Amino acid sequence: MVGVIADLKMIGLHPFHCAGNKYVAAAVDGAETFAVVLPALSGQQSIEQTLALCDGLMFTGSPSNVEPHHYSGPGSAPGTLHDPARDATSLPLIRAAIDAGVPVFGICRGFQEINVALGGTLHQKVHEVTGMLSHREREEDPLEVQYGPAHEITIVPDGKLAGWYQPGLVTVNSLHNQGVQQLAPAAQVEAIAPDGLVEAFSVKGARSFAFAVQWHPEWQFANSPLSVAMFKAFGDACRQRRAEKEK
Ligand SMILES: N[C@@H](CCC(=O)NCCCC(=O)O)C(=O)O
Repeated sequence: MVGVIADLKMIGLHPFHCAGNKYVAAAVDGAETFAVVLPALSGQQSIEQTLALCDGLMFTGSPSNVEPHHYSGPGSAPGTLHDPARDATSLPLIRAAIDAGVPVFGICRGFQEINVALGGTLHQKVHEVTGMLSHREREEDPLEVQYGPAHEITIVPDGKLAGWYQPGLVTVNSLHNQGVQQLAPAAQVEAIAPDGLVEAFSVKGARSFAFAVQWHPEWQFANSPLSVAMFKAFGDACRQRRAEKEK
């Protein structure tokens, strides 16, 4: 069973706990797990119970930004979308899950959350940093273009990702404004963009799968051998966790 973290977002006049279908579909069809959506209840639900019930956790992308006070960053630009309930739910859950050896997979915002949860910081607007590329999508483009190939990354040799897939160059999509500024001390670089931005990391010494990517492997994952390899590795780690609990 994989818990897919929800956003808390307003639909009309009411707040809803929402998770993107493509993340749930990738957990079910890509990782071959049983997915449940975890409400962003800001710790109201026990972390211990969550970790007892879930064999893995997926921290998904979201249009909202991690609030900068979580990493002592400068205030967000006016109008920036935040999701304090998701921050309050995800950040302590990430730390507890990694400590407990529960597999954790972070995607885009989830990648940024894990970096912050482990003591790293973020650029809020990578495209405004001298020497950095724009990693944003064009919102006026059709989805196929927004989630289409955007830039190369270099998968570092001898890392987890190189073992699941292969080292070297691969092209990924890119739909983010924020990015890693200071990488968390426990994070190990797994892939970088041409401008040096960290695009994937694993957690050093983690007891299980603890891996995050800045791009979107869930998008039409079956068409990408790299995505298939990552979701297989995540699903295998979740099954191993379940088997260990059932001993
Ligand atoms: N808001 C953060 C993270 C961006 C992100 O996760 N984008 C994807 C949103 C839609 C989806 O879930 O595919 C940033 O701008 O860096």
